[in-house]
Amino acid sequence: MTSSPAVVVDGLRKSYGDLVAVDDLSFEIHPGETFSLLGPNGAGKSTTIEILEGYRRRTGGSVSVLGHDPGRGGADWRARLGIVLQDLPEGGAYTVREQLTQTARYYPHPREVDEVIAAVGLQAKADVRIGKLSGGQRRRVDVALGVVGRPELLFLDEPTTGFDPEARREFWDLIRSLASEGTTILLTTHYLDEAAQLADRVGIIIGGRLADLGTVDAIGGPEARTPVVTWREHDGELRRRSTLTPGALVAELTGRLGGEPRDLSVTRPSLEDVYLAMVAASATTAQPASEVSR
Ligand SMILES: Nc1ncnc2c1ncn2[C@@H]1O[C@H](COP(=O)(O)OP(=O)(O)OP(=O)(O)O)[C@@H](O)[C@H]1O
Repeated sequence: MTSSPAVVVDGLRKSYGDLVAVDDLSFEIHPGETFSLLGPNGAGKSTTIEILEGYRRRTGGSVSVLGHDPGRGGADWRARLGIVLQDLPEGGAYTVREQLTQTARYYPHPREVDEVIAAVGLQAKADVRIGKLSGGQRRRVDVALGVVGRPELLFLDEPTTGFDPEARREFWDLIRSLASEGTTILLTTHYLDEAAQLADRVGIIIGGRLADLGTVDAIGGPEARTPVVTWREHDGELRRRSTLTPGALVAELTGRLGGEPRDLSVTRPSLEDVYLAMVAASATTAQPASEVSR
């Protein structure tokens, strides 16, 4: 990659008093990439994202966002960012269109307000006061406010919490279209399928530390992604076996069982399977975040 990274995090550390929330975290996000930070509650994702947005001070390490230290970024730098926080203040008194029109004025090259309203599926609510919307609809307004300024870098902290399944699919389409226009995106989510659908690369944080980093397909390493064949034996027992040659195993089963094996499935462990195994393994070996670096 020849262009400089959109985000560089190098040895980032953040303590809240005695608690080390982020510990020696390093990763880069390339321009145009969709990068997802995953991790259990309290892992340090929001702390990291808020440091990158310039809303929190770091305790140590270095950070560069679009070539600037977020602790010193000015208004021009901030106008290049789109931010969807976990909890946004309620803009209850304004309608969806009024709020978006006002926000768009802060940016030099905003998107068309009605185009954004359509992209988040709020056409029918454009003239309704935000305070009268449902939780999921308000979250769509948050996302609309994050993208109306046509950001180069978009921060999405758990953006689809409270969305119904259809709204989540529509949101994914929106994010894909932003990514295809070249927007760099940093996404945190507890929905592993969302990360698998949207992210080019994933970083997994556990206890404030980076546990793994890689493309969605590579996270966990080849062993963790070994296909699993499940079938029912003659005696009725359900069996499962991990194998790098599932086709050969299925052929052998078909011969030995005298036809189509009952309840046959061949699956490759998903990002969610690998992530859950990683979190479970760390729970049995790791210390709490506050003690990691002592
Ligand atoms: N302002 C604060 N003061 C003290 N401790 C804090 C503060 N903010 C976060 N923490 C602690 O830092 C740790 C990391 O929190 P953070 O919100 O970054 O986690 P997260 O990965 O975003 O979690 P979640 O998935 O629940 O949003 C937690 O133990 C949390 O209690």
